[in-house]
Amino acid sequence: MSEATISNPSTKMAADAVVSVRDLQVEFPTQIGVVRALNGVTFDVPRGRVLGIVGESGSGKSVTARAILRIIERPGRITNGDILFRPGLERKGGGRATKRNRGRTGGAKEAAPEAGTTDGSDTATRAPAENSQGVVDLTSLDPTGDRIRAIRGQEISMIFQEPMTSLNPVYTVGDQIAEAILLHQTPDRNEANKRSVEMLRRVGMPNPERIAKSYPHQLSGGMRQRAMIAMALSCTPTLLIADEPTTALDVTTEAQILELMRELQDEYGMSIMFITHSMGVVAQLCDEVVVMYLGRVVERAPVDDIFHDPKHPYTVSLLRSIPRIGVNRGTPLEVIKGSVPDPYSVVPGCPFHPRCPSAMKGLCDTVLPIEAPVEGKPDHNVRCHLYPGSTPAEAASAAAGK
Ligand SMILES: Nc1ncnc2c1ncn2[C@@H]1O[C@H](COP(=O)(O)OP(=O)(O)OP(=O)(O)O)[C@@H](O)[C@H]1O
Repeated sequence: MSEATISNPSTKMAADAVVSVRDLQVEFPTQIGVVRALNGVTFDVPRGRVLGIVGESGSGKSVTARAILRIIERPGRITNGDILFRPGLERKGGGRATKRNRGRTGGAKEAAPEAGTTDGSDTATRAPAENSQGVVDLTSLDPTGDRIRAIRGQEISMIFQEPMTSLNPVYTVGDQIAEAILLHQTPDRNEANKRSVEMLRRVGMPNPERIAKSYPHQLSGGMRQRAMIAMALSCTPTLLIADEPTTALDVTTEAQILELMRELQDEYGMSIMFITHSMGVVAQLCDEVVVMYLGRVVERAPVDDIFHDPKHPYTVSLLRSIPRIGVNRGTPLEVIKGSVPDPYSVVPGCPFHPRCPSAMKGLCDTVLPIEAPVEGKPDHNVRCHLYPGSTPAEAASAAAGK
């Protein structure tokens, strides 16, 4: 990353975005080789909308989320790229650091001050993180420093598939939410307790006063998930990152939680980045979609385009693998041929070509496609040789305006 990039990051940030990820690369050096978890990921999280990140296991969804919060586990590190964040309105202080919430701020796992849990990106050599328009390059922050710790929980919260990752088993649910509120919103303990009960009511808890006095193990899975959402939202974050928060729940509870998130998103006007394997969840919740495969974005588009005019053969395969109303009950669901290659191997050409029904010999197996806008749809991008603009020569001529 150059200094020029940092000194004027807004030039690279989409106007309506809360976060712009640009050419992000993350590696995990291991004893048997380097895992290139992210290979140049670029997308925007639109302000006040829900972005779905979808892809099979190992595509890099969670690493992307953890990179934004700067909580990539060592020895993983960001090796290139920018994560530009434009915070919401200025917040009034008054909060304080408390013992219970250290490391558990607002549902986001705090980048631990302990050694070995945060990424080893070389932040010392990077230029200042914030420009005059208030855009912060999160990759430039010290992952254990005050600035990113203030952003986590207060500006960006994260909820996980397993609520116990965020909830502390030895404190009551009400105490934990109140602590998050004390940390960032008000120094008044009574007010924080009141707001904590109100938050539990807001996420649809029956008898919130009683739930506030319960310990996490006394709640069902769905209730714990609601409690975690209450904790994550207690500081009204600009961005909520949800990493498969409904995967472990039954379908009825999942539908209730998704509806709740949609309602709260509308009410608070926050942005949500929702990570999922499921196109069904994407259809229910998301406005825009990023499809990832093997550490790369292969398609991004508004949700209607993804469902009604998908371009990438991988997106098409993901859509064929979900149950559809109106399709014969006896018809088996399609599975995507083959499996994701092991993370240590580097596939030549398009990483999806060994599994792609439309792969073209001599092109897809040799040339890495470039992401390009779909003709006539400036907000729909695809990385595939079936479409114009995917080769370096075509990209160069498009850039030259030919
Ligand atoms: N701590 C780690 N050490 C080594 N490799 C890692 C580590 N964490 C993630 N990876 C690798 O990074 C790649 C992306 O992983 P990631 O967890 O982001 O995938 P994902 O799309 O979120 O998958 P899932 O849906 O299963 O959570 C994978 O190849 C994974 O093996």
